[in-house]
Amino acid sequence: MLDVAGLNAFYGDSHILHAIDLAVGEGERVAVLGRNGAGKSTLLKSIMNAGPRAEGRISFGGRSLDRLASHRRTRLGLALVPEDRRIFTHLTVLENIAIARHAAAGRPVIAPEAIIERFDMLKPLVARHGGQLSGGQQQLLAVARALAGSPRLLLLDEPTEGLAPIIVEQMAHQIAAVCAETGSGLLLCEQNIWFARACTDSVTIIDTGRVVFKGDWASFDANADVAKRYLAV
Ligand SMILES: Nc1ncnc2c1ncn2[C@@H]1O[C@H](COP(=O)(O)OP(=O)(O)OP(=O)(O)O)[C@@H](O)[C@H]1O
Repeated sequence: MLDVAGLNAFYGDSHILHAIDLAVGEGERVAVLGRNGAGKSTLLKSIMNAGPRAEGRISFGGRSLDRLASHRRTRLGLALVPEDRRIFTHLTVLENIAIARHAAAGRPVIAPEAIIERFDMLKPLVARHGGQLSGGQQQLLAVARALAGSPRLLLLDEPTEGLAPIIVEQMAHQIAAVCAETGSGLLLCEQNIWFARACTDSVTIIDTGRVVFKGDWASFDANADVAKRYLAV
């Protein structure tokens, strides 16, 4: 479904990503791990054409994305939840989720009430404004809103950063369940290995903008030196 081949990405003169190859099949869930500054956010932004200058081939559903604008990538079924969440602070939780139908641009969406049902922690908060939520609640809302647009591929940028362990645990179960139910694929950039493992089937590690490991979680476990060398463990 998503095919990234020979991707190089730049901020000005800084060469951040080097010849990245990455594929995510229909409904597949893949984690990208890497230290601070490894290039995880740059990878997701390059896939969305949302910041860095990218060179290389990115195709989605067999179609080359070339210079396609970010909002048109969203219409094809790619949905990015960036690190800064971008919740509408003056809209309620329910209204924030209802906005997803605009991004979907005609593709079927999940009703806001049905999404709320799947995210227990949001249930008591439906009428609250986005700006009144805690960081963890905002993050859950951002993920729920993206899933309400029934993306073909959800791109999540470090959703667990700064969240309490109980929220991280619930988020993992709920993301995995909704993706399995809707068939949505997942490309998850993370530093929290527990969370990444709970949500995905395979893992790619990047270090200074280069892929240094690819495999399923069993092969990740069998290569303990990889985690030691490239991750902050
Ligand atoms: N807007 C920008 N302009 C210039 N350089 C940038 C910009 N954004 C990121 N970088 C640089 O690109 C490199 C990769 O950053 P990126 O944010 O992709 O890493 P990351 O793996 O997502 O890290 P983190 O976990 O800290 O978010 C870093 O060296 C960073 O300083």
